[in-house]
Amino acid sequence: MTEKKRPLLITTGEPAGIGMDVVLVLGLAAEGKLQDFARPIWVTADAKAMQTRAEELVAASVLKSIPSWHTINTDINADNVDVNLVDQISQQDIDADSAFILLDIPCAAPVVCGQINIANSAMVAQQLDIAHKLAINNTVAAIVTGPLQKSALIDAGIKLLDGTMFSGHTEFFMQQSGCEKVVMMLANQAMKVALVTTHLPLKDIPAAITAENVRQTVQIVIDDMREKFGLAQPRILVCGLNPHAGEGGHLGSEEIEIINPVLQEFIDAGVNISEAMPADTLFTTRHLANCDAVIAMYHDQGLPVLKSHGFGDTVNLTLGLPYIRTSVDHGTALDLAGSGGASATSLYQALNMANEMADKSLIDVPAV
Ligand SMILES: NC(=O)c1ccc[n+]([C@@H]2O[C@H](COP(=O)([O-])OP(=O)(O)OC[C@H]3O[C@@H](n4cnc5c(N)ncnc54)[C@H](O)[C@@H]3O)[C@@H](O)[C@H]2O)c1
Ligand SMILES: N[C@H](C(=O)O)[C@H](O)COP(=O)(O)O
Repeated sequence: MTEKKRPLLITTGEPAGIGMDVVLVLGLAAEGKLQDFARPIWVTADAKAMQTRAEELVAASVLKSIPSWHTINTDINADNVDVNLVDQISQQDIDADSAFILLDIPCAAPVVCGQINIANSAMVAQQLDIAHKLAINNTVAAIVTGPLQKSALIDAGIKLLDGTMFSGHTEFFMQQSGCEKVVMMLANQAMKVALVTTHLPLKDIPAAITAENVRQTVQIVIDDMREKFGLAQPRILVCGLNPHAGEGGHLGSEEIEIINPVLQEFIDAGVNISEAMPADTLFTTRHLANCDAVIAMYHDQGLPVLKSHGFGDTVNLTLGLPYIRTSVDHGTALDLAGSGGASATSLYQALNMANEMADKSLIDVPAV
């Protein structure tokens, strides 16, 4: 057995979107970007659709040639899918020039760029399922997810493990891993923003801002800033929920009744964390210059600010999971699939972050 580091697994997500495009752009041997990581790269996709997409990108003059990859048939339903795959892959004579190993998960219906077909949603969910199985058993060092169209999975009736509506990778991997709580964080050169709540309608957010949710979020951020980013004493700023952090209770009481009492527990324990701050004040240069991570109460309080400082150059990661999961910062970009207009920078950053975290991880034992 060759002593190689464990693979990074990329899920390409929605086949009608740009997930395959960005893998192909990084995979082209002439650029060799996937070889930067000194790890095998495994990719989940429909093999026929990947070939067609590569041909489309050559026709669009984005790729000079088709990158080489090695296809493995994947029996996603096998209980020991991880062992089967490792066996299959180690028995193959894989060309050293292969940019990646493609784990073939066939689509039910033909793939048309930019056109969602919910007949293919099960295949998207299968990619997540196999990614979880391979990560939880330490077969792969990390999962790096490409974009999926949440509405396509919902419209196809795909549910999370607890029977609720599919809402995102974050919730999917949390439930599959049996975690009570994980935290969505997006990170770029300008800032790191973690969220107390993720994919919820705005009207449901106040009820989700409980003391326990805030406490668990802060603890996970502290733990993962230490473990994954090597910051022993992270400096954390926390947004209030209401305008002006409630203006002393005149514009909402969650800060006084729920958020600040929890933050005070951490302050008393010596953690470098603020009380609830007005979000518009927190997201100014002076405050951001003195902070390692921001905790925002909800998706569109934190993410628009962060993405305005580096959309396309940002990584989405899940804190608190038993394995490493990073992701691109963008969606399916249906308008760009097959056109060559999709930037692969965020995928590269997501791979880079996953690779660095895996290199630091104590469980990164040599495998296949
Ligand atoms: N990681 C994920 O799975 C993820 C992340 C965000 C959004 N989504 C999903 O994607 C779908 C579409 O969402 P949206 O339209 O709001 O966002 P989007 O990111 O797909 O598109 C927003 C705009 O940015 C452009 N764009 C996106 N990625 C690009 C890239 N790599 N290079 C160049 N331009 C790019 C698009 O062409 C579009 O104009 C939704 O279903 C949403 O839930 C998924
Ligand atoms: N909020 C995420 C983002 O802007 O990147 C996006 O919805 C994806 O979420 P998941 O990683 O949970 O699918």
